[in-house]
Amino acid sequence: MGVEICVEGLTKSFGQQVIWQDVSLTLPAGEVSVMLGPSGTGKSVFLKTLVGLLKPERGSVRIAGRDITKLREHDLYEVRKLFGVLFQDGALFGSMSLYDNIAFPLREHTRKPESEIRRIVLEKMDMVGLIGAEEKLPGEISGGMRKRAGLARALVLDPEIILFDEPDSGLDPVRVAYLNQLIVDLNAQIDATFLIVTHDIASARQVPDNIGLLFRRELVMFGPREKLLTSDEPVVRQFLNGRMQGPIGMAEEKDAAQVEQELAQLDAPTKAPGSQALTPRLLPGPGISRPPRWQAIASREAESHRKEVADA
Ligand SMILES: Nc1ncnc2c1ncn2[C@@H]1O[C@H](COP(=O)(O)OP(=O)(O)OP(=O)(O)O)[C@@H](O)[C@H]1O
Repeated sequence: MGVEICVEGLTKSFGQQVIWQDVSLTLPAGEVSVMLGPSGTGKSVFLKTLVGLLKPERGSVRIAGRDITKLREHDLYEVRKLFGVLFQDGALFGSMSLYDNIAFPLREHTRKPESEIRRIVLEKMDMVGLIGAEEKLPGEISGGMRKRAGLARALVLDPEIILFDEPDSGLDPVRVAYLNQLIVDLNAQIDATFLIVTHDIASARQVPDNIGLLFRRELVMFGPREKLLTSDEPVVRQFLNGRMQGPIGMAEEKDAAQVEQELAQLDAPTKAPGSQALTPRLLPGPGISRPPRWQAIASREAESHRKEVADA
């Protein structure tokens, strides 16, 4: 069913370098959340902290009633079984077939017989559209197929939470569209809690229920998709529109006067603040029923749209 992740006052540094501080957010159970932010703002560090691979200096990460920042290695091992992680390159073993790669966590962490392992591996390969590629080696397939194989492997232990680290990196726009559809379909089918780190704004606009943005060592905002897509917060607006004008500069930040001038120029000939278009949400494909929460989210978004039209 997916579990909630509740992060409070989280701070992570490496030596003198503060990566982010006082990050608080709740990833709602079964929902899809996206974490955005300029390069180097610590999105991957955030994912690793959620799984307990990195220890924060302060704060808590509560998962299924336990603060994982306080757990010893043995208990952490148990909590990690709730997670499936899709790493950027799929992190497959190059000398193993896709079948063996996907079977690996089952052989490592369970005592299931090979017949049961076969059933599960083929089921997950089917879910990600890889049936027929069982004997291929990772080096023999495309980047998109490697991502899907990584995803199948992340699914075999039936995780409650799936973390995706830039699932779309290195893929062409069509493959990204297919992958996004796969993510939405999977979420509807397995109802796990998803957190996706991405740089792809089109994906961030269409796929998630919630969006977060890290910048200047802080979580600028985290909330429902429609709230961020229609936000007037300058960092959020700049990032979600992929513009040069705004507080985010080439080397992270700009001075206040320059930002003010750029934003004034930007606003003048265009629409008023608050009148950002709410990109339609990507729906699960035919034959896949929508989880119950979709009704509540659809009415929330319709309300936001009505308000936007009334304010315009
Ligand atoms: N184990 C580590 N030891 C020291 N510094 C680290 C470690 N891991 C990450 N960092 C530093 O933390 C910062 C954030 O890195 P991270 O990879 O999380 O950024 P990111 O937002 O995911 O970037 P990108 O979007 O480019 O992938 C970087 O300055 C990086 O050098």
